[in-house]
Amino acid sequence: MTALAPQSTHHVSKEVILQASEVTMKFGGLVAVDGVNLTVHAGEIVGLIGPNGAGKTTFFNCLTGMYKPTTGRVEFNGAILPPKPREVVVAGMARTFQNIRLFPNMTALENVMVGRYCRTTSGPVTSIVHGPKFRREEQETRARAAELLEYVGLGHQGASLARNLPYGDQRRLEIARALATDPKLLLLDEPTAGMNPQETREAEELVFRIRDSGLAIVVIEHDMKFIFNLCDRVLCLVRGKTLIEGTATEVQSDPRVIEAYIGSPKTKEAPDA
Ligand SMILES: Nc1ncnc2c1ncn2[C@@H]1O[C@H](COP(=O)(O)OP(=O)(O)OP(=O)(O)O)[C@@H](O)[C@H]1O
Repeated sequence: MTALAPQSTHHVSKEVILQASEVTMKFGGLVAVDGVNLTVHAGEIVGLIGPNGAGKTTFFNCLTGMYKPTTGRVEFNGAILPPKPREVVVAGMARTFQNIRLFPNMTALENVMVGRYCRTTSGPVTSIVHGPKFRREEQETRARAAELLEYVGLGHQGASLARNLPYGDQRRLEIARALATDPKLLLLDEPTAGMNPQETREAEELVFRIRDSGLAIVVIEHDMKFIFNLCDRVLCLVRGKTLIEGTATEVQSDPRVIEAYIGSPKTKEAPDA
């Protein structure tokens, strides 16, 4: 059995998962995000690009409820999320981080199990000190975590400490942990940063499989080839504002996007004209 069963061949549904309307985020006098709109549907991969300092991470943090926008609103499944990480996860939104945030001294399996605890009635401590119901739940959590490790290609690494895993595997492990929360929307912050070309291709294949299981995905990435291969739609921010939003083909061929990237030191590969 696969951890996330493919639903059908790819089609973007009309179901709106995430709706950001006129989102503005100010830090003192600095307008980091300026009136940005974004709609994400179930089964859709949306890319968020822009040169350094464009406001991508700030906008991401507004989407995940980490920041309350100065003005504008973000609705997830039709509701405004409280700025509480656990409630955001329980509502069905999961994310990975630009800088990997695993528990380095826990095994790969344990890291994924931690992600699962938001869906169980017992926490990691109570499941140890309590009786059979909790132990059964613990077994189910362990089985589900093992299944997800298999799904992301880490089935053989369950007993390895997270800190001993190669970099690309740590990124996969973060995704497995995020999937353990049963999200409807997965937000990936630079998922291929530091990966070699082979790992990047594998990451792409994994994201497609996750999308095919019905999840919506929003991804920030500086690797343009990765973004334009992967995404149904791309939003390009420049100095906090939307420069263009469109299909990968439309955005890729827009001369303003190419211009915005020229001289950006973190760009791995300039988009083809
Ligand atoms: N907490 C903060 N306080 C003050 N200014 C901030 C804060 N976070 C971000 N900024 C500023 O907001 C602007 C947008 O930053 P942000 O990190 O969102 O851009 P980015 O597109 O994610 O950049 P990068 O690609 O380099 O990660 C920058 O000018 C940044 O210095």
